[in-house]
Amino acid sequence: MPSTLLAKPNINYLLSSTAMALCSAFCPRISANFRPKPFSSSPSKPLLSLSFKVFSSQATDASSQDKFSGRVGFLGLGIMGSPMAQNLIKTGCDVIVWNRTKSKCDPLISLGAKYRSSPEEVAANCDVTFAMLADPESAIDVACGKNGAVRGMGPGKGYVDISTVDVATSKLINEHIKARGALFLEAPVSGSKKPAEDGQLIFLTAGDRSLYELVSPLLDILGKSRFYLGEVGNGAAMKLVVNMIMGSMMASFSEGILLSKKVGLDPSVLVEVVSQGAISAPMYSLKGPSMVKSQYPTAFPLKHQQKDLRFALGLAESVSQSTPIAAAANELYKVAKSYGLSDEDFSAVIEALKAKSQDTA
Ligand SMILES: NC(=O)C1=CN([C@@H]2O[C@H](COP(=O)(O)OP(=O)(O)OC[C@H]3O[C@@H](n4cnc5c(N)ncnc54)[C@H](OP(=O)(O)O)[C@@H]3O)[C@@H](O)[C@H]2O)C=CC1
Ligand SMILES: O=CC(=O)O
Repeated sequence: MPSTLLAKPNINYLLSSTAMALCSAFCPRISANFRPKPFSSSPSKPLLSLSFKVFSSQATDASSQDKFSGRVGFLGLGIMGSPMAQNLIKTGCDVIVWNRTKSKCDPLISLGAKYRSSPEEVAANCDVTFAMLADPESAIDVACGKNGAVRGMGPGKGYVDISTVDVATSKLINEHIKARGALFLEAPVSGSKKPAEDGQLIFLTAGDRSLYELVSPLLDILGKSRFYLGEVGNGAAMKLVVNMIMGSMMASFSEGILLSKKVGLDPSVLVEVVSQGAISAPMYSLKGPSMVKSQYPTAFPLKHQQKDLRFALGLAESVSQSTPIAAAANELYKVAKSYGLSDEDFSAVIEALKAKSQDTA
């Protein structure tokens, strides 16, 4: 099945009365509170054609939309989950939250969210439940473990796992959800803490198409675009490939910063030069200045980047694809982890190279 890209500007500029009505079914207060977000580009013909896709995918699914009363569960309130849940609440959605560390629920409760004491209870009381968890172990435990979300699932409900996990984990959770007669969508996101706060994530979804269409109004609150990629596993695989590239890019950038310094150049100037050329990337402009100062405020924890590289390498091995650059980058993140940098931002991988240079000096 061909992938489908649906871009956000359409929603914001061209939200039709039909789409508004469908959004309202999920988030009763959207109609009253909805304020289109500003976009730098003005609507043009290509956007108009994309926007038609958004509206038609929502409009064709009006019947299944009716099955949902609009209560949204959110499991996992870490760096990503908290701002995402917050955006749903602020847009007027009726949200029930749960997090292993209960204190992280408190700011959301004060914004209007309800709380339940287990994933099972959240799922039992919600029509759609999102999960944003650290890794495969936590994603499986929260979904399939004791008092897990699966136990609260049933026909007419949907489970949307937005954690970054490997393909096998996503398929396993899908099987457990399906066994309860519910729908499953994997929807890992590309974009970090700031895009999560700004509702500018990119969703890489796969699984039940009807659930995808049903939750699209919610994805459009949380993100700027969404891809539907077909069978469960394709979303996870896409996310791992993207993060494999990202992890290698960051490792290479780190080498460049350190080399420039060692040969007597100003690494801040390197960051500026890179930002103006063909290899410019928002990631380099965002992280470069703090990396030069050896500061790594955590947006994407290094341990998660290493996890993603590990699973990307497994994916590559499963199809005998050679990935020597990613393998080398993965080793560097492992070294960084061994230096206690797991919870720093992934840009702290540069410290592994510094330590290496010192060791061999
Ligand atoms: N940060 C980023 O830039 C991005 C992250 N991602 C992915 O999103 C996911 C979440 O990332 P992020 O929010 O940064 O991670 P955090 O480490 O900030 O949050 C992880 C969440 O998982 C929960 N958790 C961890 N272990 C368990 C467990 N055994 N049982 C129950 N809950 C558990 C944590 O609960 P507790 O609070 O109790 O520790 C917390 O809610 C990861 O898969 C990551 O790879 C994707 C895109 C960007
Ligand atoms: O997974 C991390 C991201 O920035 O995307």
